[in-house]
Amino acid sequence: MAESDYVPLFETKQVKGRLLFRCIAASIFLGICFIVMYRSEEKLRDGLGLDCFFLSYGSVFIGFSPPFEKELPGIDIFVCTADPLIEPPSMVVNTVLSVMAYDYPPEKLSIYLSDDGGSDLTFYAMLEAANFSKTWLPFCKKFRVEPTSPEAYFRTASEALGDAVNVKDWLSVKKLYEEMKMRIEATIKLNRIPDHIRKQHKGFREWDFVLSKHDHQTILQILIDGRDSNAEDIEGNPLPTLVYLAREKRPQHHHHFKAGSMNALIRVSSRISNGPIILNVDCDMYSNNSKAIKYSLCLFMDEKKGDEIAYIQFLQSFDNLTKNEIYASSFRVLQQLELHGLDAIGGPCYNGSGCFHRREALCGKKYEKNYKVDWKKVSDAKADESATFLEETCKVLASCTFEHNTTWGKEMGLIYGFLVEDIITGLNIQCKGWKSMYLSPERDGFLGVAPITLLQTLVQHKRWMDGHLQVFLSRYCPLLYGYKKIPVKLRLAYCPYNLWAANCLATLYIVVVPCLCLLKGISLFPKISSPWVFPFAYVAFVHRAYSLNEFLWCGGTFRGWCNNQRMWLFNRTTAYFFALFETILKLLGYSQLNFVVTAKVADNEALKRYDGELIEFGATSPMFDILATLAMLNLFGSFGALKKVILDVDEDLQVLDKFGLQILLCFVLVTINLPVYRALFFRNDNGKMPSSVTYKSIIFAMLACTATMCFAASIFLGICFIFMYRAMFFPVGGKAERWTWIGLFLSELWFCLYWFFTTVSRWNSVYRLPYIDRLSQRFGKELPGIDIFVCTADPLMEPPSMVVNTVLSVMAYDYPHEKLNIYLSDDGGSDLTFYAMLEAANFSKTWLPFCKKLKVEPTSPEAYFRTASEPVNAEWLSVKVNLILISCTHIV
Ligand SMILES: O=c1ccn([C@@H]2O[C@H](COP(=O)(O)OP(=O)(O)O[C@H]3O[C@H](CO)[C@@H](O)[C@H](O)[C@H]3O)[C@@H](O)[C@H]2O)c(=O)[nH]1
Ligand SMILES: [Mn+2]
Repeated sequence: MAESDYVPLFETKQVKGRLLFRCIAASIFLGICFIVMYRSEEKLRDGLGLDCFFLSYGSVFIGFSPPFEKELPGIDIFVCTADPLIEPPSMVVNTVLSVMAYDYPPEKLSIYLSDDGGSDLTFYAMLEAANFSKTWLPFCKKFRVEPTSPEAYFRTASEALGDAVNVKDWLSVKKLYEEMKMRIEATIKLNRIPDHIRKQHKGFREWDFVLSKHDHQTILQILIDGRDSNAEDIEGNPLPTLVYLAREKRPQHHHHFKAGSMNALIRVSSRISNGPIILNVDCDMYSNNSKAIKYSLCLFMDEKKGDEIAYIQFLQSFDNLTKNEIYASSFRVLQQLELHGLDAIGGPCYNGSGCFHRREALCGKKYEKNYKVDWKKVSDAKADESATFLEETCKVLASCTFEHNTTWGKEMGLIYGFLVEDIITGLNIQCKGWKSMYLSPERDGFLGVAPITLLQTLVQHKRWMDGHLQVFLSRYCPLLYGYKKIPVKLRLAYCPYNLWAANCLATLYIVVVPCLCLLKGISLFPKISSPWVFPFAYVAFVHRAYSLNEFLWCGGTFRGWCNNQRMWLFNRTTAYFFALFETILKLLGYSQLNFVVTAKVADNEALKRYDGELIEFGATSPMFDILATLAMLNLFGSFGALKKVILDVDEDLQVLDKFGLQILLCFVLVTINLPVYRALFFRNDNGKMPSSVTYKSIIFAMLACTATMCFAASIFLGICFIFMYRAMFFPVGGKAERWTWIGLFLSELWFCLYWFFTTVSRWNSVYRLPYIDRLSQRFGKELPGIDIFVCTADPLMEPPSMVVNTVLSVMAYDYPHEKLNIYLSDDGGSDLTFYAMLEAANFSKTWLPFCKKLKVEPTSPEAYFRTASEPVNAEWLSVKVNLILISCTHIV
């Protein structure tokens, strides 16, 4: 092709404001340098959890010119579902219908549903969808429906305009949809397929062999065969192919969650339609822009830059967000800024949903320099066997054992063994030389369902963070694995995501320690009056102000940003913390991979509270225990601070100066936690904190506070709770049990009383400090005489050499010797002892001056010479020899 013929199908533009961002980042960096300087000077360390961030923005805008219709490639669309209870089939149907209605030749579209729930309810819903599509697709075309999910469309669209015929048409389709939805929901309520429906399709017979969700054969049904000329909508246009697949599941075979189901779909679809482009959506993420396929083809089919692209990730949005997004589920900044930044330095990651893949790349092909696709050739590769034949022959591709001894899950398809199969697969593809791109058309490409309760959100985050950290600690760690394969910048840019979970430690430290130190009176930050306070204040303020600005810039609200900050705290202190532990346990082999599917439903009351932006705490979970305890801790810390400040009025506001930043931090945390206090103490609805959490949080927080301030008091508090437990759970049942309980109670009571007595001697311990200098200064000559009594009884058991040492030691007191009188009482009446005393009397003449001269301590010769170091001089030696002589005589 001549250079001049080249008409680019897309254009890349730079995002504005990059210079401003760089300036702000540089100034924050400077601030951080000062903080580090302060810390190293003060020899204080704390875990100030400042996100280090480096962003670079890039953006893609599309100059759209339609490619040639006939050359358009086939597109295989994969929808994954896993559980009909938390992913309602009526929702799945909407997603499927929305992607069937893409503005694209229907004969080139094949939609595959993977049902990991293996549920006939979902299968039935798909049959309904297949049927309704015959009306829905022409309707979409006629009224230019957008979005093409009937539920979403009818929820927002007002009645059709135009003539009476149109209005009638419009209303009848709406009615048809509502009837279908009612039928589907009725069967869900019934929780089984009624017999008359069962007879309508051969596929239901498969469920005669299904033992359970985890134990069944492959079920593959081609619901609409797009090649069949009878597959027509009500206006005689062809329909897209629609396939239902529940891959084989057996308890003894690991199914690898979503990655496993995607790989089964890749193989099955390769036999049936083999579209060179694969679109993957989660079952809750409907198509919101019917042009999305064409948009992505503009990139894939660009003659210069298209061939190196492996996947095109669309921005993910959610259609159930409230105005201020209480659970911060929009990922506004990540979606609208960070991913564009990644796009500029090598490509966005694959985010699991709303992503178009090049089949070859997804199947493990390495990018080669002169790789070129001939779209004419690949555009028609469909099988020509009959549907029934395909159903039978393709089953084996989705069996448990098919992947044994193959590279599926390692080199081919989605990669196994990670909770973020999407991220790791995307990274792996990038490392094979492919590029990826990011698209965010003005009208969102896809809309998903964000979690509706706090616990759902935390559990989802836990899975992601767990998965990311797992990637970082595996051989796929982008820093190493990407070496020489992807740009350094991209490798670095992966890290903040991979290390999200590791944020928990620094955050917990910042939330707990300054507050406890405040109670204890330890200052951790520079005084308000010191210039060092400036970098701290600057970094904290500018960093947050910038974040707020960014959030608003991405279309969020101020309260939304505040909620974001709260979720930042909640996630880091709970979900990330658990994720960190789980990852470590997994590394050590104590825990197994578990993909907890996010629920897409909640009961009506909870939904109402969600719409009213009231945080849902109504569940028991260790995560809530932590949240509530931390909130209480900060509350106590603030009370303690208030008390200090109030008592401090006459001391020139010393406390405020010394603890200003710490108090501020504590108050900020209390403000963030306001909804927690409300849920703990003031709410009456089902979304309030369970009372068990309330009690626990108060106990834990008090224990932590008292333990910091006073250790014994915390044990006392602990004991009180032990007794409370004994009293509250006193067994009402059998006599024997009751007596055992009482016995146990008495034993505990005994130990506690005993412990209490041991504390008596410790409560008010004191020590005395005599001033000897003052004594001699004042009394010099008036010092009293001291009589020293030494008692011995038996020369055999109390060797005279020992007695001699005692006597010599007291003779040598640093006291006027003329005022000292030593008396030895010998109850053994032994002449041996008497002899030893004579020796002592003699030796003392040498010993006492020796002691004075060398400041001997202790003054017992035996003890002194045992420990004292080398002889100081000859005199020393002679004294020692003399001493040895005494003991020798005794032995004789
Ligand atoms: O054994 C399983 C588990 C899940 N799914 C499907 O995987 C999708 C994602 O599950 P969901 O619970 O909604 O997870 P999210 O946290 O919302 O998903 C994001 O993060 C996941 C990785 O953690 C990716 O798999 C998803 O594509 C991505 O949208 C859903 O369609 C499920 O039906 C399966 O098909 N089989
Ligand atoms: Mn989801």
